[in-house]
Amino acid sequence: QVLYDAFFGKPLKTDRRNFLNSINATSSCTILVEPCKKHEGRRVDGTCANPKYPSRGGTRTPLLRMLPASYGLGNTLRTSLNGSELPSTRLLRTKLLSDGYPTDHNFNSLGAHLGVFSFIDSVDLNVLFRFILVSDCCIGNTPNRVNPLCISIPVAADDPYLRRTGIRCMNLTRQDTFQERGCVSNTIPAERYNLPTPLLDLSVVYGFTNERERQIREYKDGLLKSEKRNGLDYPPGNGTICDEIGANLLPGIYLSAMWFFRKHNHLARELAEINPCWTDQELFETARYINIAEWQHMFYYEIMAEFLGRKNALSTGIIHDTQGYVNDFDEHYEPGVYHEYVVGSRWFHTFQDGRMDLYSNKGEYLGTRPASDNGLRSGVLEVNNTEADLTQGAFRQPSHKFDYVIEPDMAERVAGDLQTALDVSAADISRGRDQGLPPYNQYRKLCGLPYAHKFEDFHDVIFPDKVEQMRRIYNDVNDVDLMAAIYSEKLIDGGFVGPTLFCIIVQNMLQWRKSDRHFFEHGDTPTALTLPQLNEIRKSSTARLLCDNGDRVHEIQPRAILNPGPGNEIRSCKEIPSVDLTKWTDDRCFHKDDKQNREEYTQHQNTAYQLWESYNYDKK
Ligand code: HEM
Repeated sequence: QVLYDAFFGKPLKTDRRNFLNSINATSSCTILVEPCKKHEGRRVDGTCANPKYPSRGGTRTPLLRMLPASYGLGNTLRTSLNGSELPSTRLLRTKLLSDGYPTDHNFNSLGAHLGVFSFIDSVDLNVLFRFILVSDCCIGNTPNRVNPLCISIPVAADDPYLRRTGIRCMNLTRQDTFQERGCVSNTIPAERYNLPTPLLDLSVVYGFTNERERQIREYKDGLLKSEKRNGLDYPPGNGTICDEIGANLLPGIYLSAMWFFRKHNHLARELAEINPCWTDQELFETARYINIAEWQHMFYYEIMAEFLGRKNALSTGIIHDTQGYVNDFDEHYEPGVYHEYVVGSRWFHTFQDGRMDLYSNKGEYLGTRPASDNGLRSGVLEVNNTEADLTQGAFRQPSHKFDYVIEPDMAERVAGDLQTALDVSAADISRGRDQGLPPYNQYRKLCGLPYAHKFEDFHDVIFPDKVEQMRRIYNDVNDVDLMAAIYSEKLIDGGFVGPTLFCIIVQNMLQWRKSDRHFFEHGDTPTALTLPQLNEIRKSSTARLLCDNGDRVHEIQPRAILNPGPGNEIRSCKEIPSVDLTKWTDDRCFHKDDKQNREEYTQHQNTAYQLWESYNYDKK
């Protein structure tokens, strides 16, 4: 094992080790990496996703940047060009977006649930625990400017929604950084300290450390530890999937995490029937491999293809129209997630409804629950059929519309009763500053839009009324925040994001598929899927995910994240294509003398791990 410097991504040198030891920061600032092996599958701890950068892809990988960071002195927030503080993000939010309840005619809440789940797969939201549970960033209703961790948001006295409440300040703290952990000094641009593996690998379900893997595995038949309750698999105990990184955080996350958790065990059980000679390790690794491959397929080919527009997604190479492999692994791409992606994608808050509707499986509306009061409460799933009713609601309730209107709960009380007021979109703009994103104008250049010299130059992609608000609020065209612009840009043809966010999402999704040797469409690694297997994975869908793993889902529409209706009618799950796992049949389990064969395998149980490492499917 080699000890890597988590920040720099290189093996730790002696002087650096001595330094970290001296400040007691070795465990926070380093990561242990087993040497990368050619024939191994994806590691739970994420390391060796790209052997050129062994530690990247693991926990504590700093986020990537599309453009160099922009901070003030000592990593304070950047200021306007004239040196003054940038405008209140709450002011910007209320001038650029309004509160309201429009519903979307295309998408339903399932799209929002799986969307938010995808983000928690690569970044943690631990910053919330900092300021929502304990924070003194609004002292007596005034922003605390003394504590450098505070970046609370001032609320204007004439705020259109909060003016009668007397609230003049919203709590917000800075992200945890490598600087704060003592790993590097403040002379280096601040970098966020992130815990989950930064690739799309279901770390919400499997964890991101070997210790966590040991805790959650049954070590029998490839299963994750579970208890059967009401005929369904639940994680043992209090029902929390992976409390280490906040699977419990939001309803959309804990519902989705539950589906993928169950899916693992379904896969393991089915594979064990198909291949009775397989060891626990082979069953676990293969079930996990298929689970992640299906998730990557759903995310790229269904969720993002719908959000960005299929034609647009095809033209940029994030998805491909092929029945063959897509061998685009490129060792020069470093595994990681971009700051710009996790800030910019907060645009999707606009399509999050504040209410989660409950429906019966006959499609009758039963009631609703405020989404923001259901954070950290996955326990509700098992009370009074809540999980079944929320699952029906997920694919029957239209989402909030993709537009410039934010649902009032998201806009004023996104933390429920834990804060007097919190506006998620204002926090989104603040986060861009906190994470050191340079102004919008620089991203225009990066994304092929003309550099703007005056506010009117934004008219090419932003509505004039919003540009006018920006002109009144900002001092300079080069002060405008990326996130304020993302919340204002017109949508691209065929997609539901503006051009700059489109460019950012594409770059991030290319980075993920090219930097990850285990990406499901790659055929040139020893553990790759065979072509027949790959083409089975391509049949996976969010509809099938719910049919197999949702609580009492017997009917669903085939394009499950879109509202049911003509051409997408709700139908029996029997009509939804599924992945045929017999493509994973291992001939070694079915020799003439099956009994003798099984005994041979039992003898090998103790060396199961080595067996897996050398295991290689025949490419058919
Ligand atoms: C009930 C639903 C939701 C609630 C209550 C919620 C709330 C929040 C909050 C409070 C934050 C952190 C704000 C901060 O920076 O301090 C956040 C971050 C974020 N949210 Fe949501 N959100 C919801 C749904 C969604 C959806 C549907 C998506 C996308 C499809 C999404 C994407 C994100 C992203 C990308 C971040 C940044 C993650 C990070 O940097 O760690 N959220 N959300």
